[in-house]
Amino acid sequence: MKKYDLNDTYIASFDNEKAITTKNIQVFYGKDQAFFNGSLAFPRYKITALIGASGSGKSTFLRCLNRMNDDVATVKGDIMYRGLNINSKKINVYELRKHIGMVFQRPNPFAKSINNNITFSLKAHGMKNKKQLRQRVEKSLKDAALWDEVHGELNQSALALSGGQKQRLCIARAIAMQPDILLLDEPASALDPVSTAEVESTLKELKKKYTIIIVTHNMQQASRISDYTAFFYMGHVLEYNTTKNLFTNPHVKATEDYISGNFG
Ligand SMILES: Nc1ncnc2c1ncn2[C@@H]1O[C@H](COP(=O)(O)OP(=O)(O)OP(=O)(O)O)[C@@H](O)[C@H]1O
Repeated sequence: MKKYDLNDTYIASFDNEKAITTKNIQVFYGKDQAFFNGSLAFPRYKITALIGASGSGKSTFLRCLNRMNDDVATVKGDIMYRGLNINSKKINVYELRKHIGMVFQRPNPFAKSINNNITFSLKAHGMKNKKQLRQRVEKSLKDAALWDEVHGELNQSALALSGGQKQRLCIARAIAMQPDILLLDEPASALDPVSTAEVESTLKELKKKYTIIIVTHNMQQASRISDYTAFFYMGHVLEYNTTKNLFTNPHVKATEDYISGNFG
C-alpha cells in the first residue's frame, strides 16, 4: 500500500453541540498498537461516518466509545460524555451502554420472539410494567420503521424475519433502551440493496432523536446518509470534516486517493 505522511492531517472543528468527544485515543491489542491518535468531537443529532480501508482501525475506535474493547484491548486517552471521562475504571459499563448503544454488522437477534427481543434488556434493567413494556415495543419498532411489517406477529420468532428486518429489529432493540448515541458497525454490509436502503432511511429518521456514529466501507453510503465523515488510515484519523467538504474538497492526499478509489 502507498505510504502517506501520518502527520498530514486535517481535523475540522464545528460549532454544534457535541454528544461525545475523544482525546488522544490509543488502542493496544497486547503489545501491538492498533490505534494512535483519535481526537474527535461528534455533533449531537447528526450522523458521522467513519470510513477507511480494511484494518484502518474504524471498528477498534468505534468500540472504544461504549467500552466494547474492555476485554480484548487496552485503551488510553479520554472519552468525554456528559462531563465524565467514560474511559475510566470507575464507570459502570452496563449502565453506560444504556446511553450508548450498539448495532453490529451481522443482524444478531436473540432466538426469541420479536416482542421478547425488545423486552429482554428492558426487563433486565428493571422495567416490569406490562403496559409500559408494550408501549416501548411499539415505539421502538415504529422508530426503526418495522412496526407496519411486524405488528401482527410480535410473538413469532425473530429468526424468521428477512435480513433487513432482522437488522431493523436490532436497531429497535438498541433504541428501546432510549440511548443518546447509537453506534453502528457496518450495519448494512450483509444486506441486499433494498434492505440497505430501508436501514439507511431509518437512520436518517433516527438522527432527529439520536446521535449516530456509523462505520461503513461504502463511500456512497457515507455520502448519502452522513453529515460528517472521518477518514481513517493505518490507525490514524487523517481527516475529519463535513461529509460534503470531505468528499468534494479533501485536504489530505490520502483521503483524496481513497475517495477516488486509488486504494482500499
Ligand atoms: N481483537 C483483536 N485482537 C487483535 N488485533 C485486532 C483485534 N481486532 C482488530 N485487531 C487489529 O487492529 C487493526 C484494526 O482493525 P479494525 O477491525 O479496527 O479495522 P477496521 O478499519 O474496522 O477494518 P474492517 O473494515 O476490515 O472491519 C487491524 O490490524 C486488526 O488486525
